[in-house]
Amino acid sequence: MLEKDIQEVLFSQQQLEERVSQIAQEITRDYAGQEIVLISVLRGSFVFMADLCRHIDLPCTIDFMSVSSYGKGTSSTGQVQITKDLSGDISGKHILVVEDILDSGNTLSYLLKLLEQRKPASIRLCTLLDKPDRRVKPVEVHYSGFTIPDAFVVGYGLDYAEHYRNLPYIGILKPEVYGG
Ligand SMILES: O=P(O)(O)OC[C@H]1O[C@H](OP(=O)(O)OP(=O)(O)O)[C@H](O)[C@@H]1O
Ligand code: HPA
Ligand SMILES: [Mg+2]
Repeated sequence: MLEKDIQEVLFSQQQLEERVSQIAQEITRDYAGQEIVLISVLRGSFVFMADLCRHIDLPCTIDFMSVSSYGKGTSSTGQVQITKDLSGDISGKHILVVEDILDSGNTLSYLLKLLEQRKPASIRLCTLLDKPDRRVKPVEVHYSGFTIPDAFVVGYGLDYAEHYRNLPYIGILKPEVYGG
């Protein structure tokens, strides 16, 4: 039913599972002997976070922050709004920010600066998707699942106008769906 709006599947459920598990192993190796705080940037990252954290074999806590800048469109408004802040204090802690996609960079450049002001012991970024062609703000990435072309993608947490987040794979949305 949702499939009719998808132009092309970019990453199947199986490809996502494999890559997510590989990233989690890298994180487990890199932070061995340390405790980390995983920060899920809602809403897009909730599926990735749920899968990733179950493959990370480290003591960790999980917190959530809700940020929005796309609204009902397919390009960044540039206006990043925090709609929910973290519940816990991150000072002195090792922070790993978990995102579904790094696109223009507006969200993450804003968010990472904000979190750095709270004096964590370290801060790194893990993004499932990286779309470098659309970048307007530079952002340093430590863990990245896949680099993707300049197309609007949905599924596995990613939405268009709040829909399609429940697709189990990631696909390119047909431009006619958003009048592109
Ligand atoms: O690099 P950028 O161009 O800033 O785009 C990336 C951000 O955009 C999406 O969030 P959105 O604002 O759509 O909120 P959502 O997570 O609730 O979908 C996505 O989840 C990232 O947080
Ligand atoms: O390609 C995308 N799809 C869904 N949400 C997004 N937020 C930034 N880029 C995208
Ligand atoms: Mg969105």
